[in-house]
Amino acid sequence: MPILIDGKKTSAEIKNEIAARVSEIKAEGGKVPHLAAVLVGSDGASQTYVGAKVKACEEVGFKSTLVRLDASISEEELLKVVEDINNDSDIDGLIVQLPLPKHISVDKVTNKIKPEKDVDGFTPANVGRMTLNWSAYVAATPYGIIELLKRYQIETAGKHCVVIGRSHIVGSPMSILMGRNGYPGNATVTLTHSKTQNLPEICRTADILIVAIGKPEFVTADMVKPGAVVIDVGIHRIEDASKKSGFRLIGDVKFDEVAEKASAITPVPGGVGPMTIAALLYNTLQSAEKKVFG
Ligand SMILES: Nc1nc(=O)c2c([nH]1)NC[C@@H]1CN(c3ccc(C(=O)N[C@@H](CCC(=O)O)C(=O)O)cc3)C=[N+]21
Repeated sequence: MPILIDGKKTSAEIKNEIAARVSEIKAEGGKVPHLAAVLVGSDGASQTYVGAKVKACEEVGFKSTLVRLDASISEEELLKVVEDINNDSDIDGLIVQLPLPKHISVDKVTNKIKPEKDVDGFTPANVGRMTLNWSAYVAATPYGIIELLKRYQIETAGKHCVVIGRSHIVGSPMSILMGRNGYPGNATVTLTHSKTQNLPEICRTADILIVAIGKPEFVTADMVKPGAVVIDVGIHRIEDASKKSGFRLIGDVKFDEVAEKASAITPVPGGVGPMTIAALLYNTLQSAEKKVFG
């Protein structure tokens, strides 16, 4: 059986490290990290994620502010909310939970966030800084994956890393981070997407396969090289009457059959998801300590 890359356990370790630092900060009379999360509308999954973020803030001793807005809010009004948080000197980090209602431009809202408070790492300033290998807020999901590779001491130098999906939030930054000079990094990266030809063939050449395509159980065993490291970024709610919640979670990878071939694999749930939250907390701590922009 492969090594199970345990994101739940690793995120708990990171949260403990962050909590220890927060205790020191409090003892020194320093700035207690404060995260503000803006949630527009009442999408079920978004409520779960934002709730998890607020709870995680409590666990590590951060302050948090949840701003709930009606789905009918205008773009202009939302931009004003972001502006007010930008100007609130007590708030270190600001995230606007995605997706947003269709009448609101994600790009406009993202670009309104002050880069110094952009702990999601979504603004052009932070994407540019990350790409140039400057100090930056790296988007929480890719950052969480990098931290998992590091803590599980996965060899990346010279390896062929295939990324499936080119989203601004996961696939694209992941490809840059894996290819850059450093550890984890120094991989030979192939970024694949909906127009890619011969995808299964390319996947079979991957030593490290990072799957962020957003299709349930898309990657099957025949697409995986024996001994590959498989990172599953997908998360889907599938109806399941036997569960109390009425659903169960699955990823972009057909876990059982792929696990038989992989040398290491992340589960869903309990893999990349919890790491996303740990990375967000870490970025917020960095902001409170003015470690990224100085
Ligand atoms: N501005 C913004 N920043 C984000 O970082 C952001 C976002 N919008 N929109 C949605 C995605 C998704 N995301 C997840 C966070 C935690 C889990 C997580 O903790 N998952 C648990 C299960 C949670 C559950 O029960 O649903 C797990 O995989 O074990 C998953 C997904 C952050 N996102």
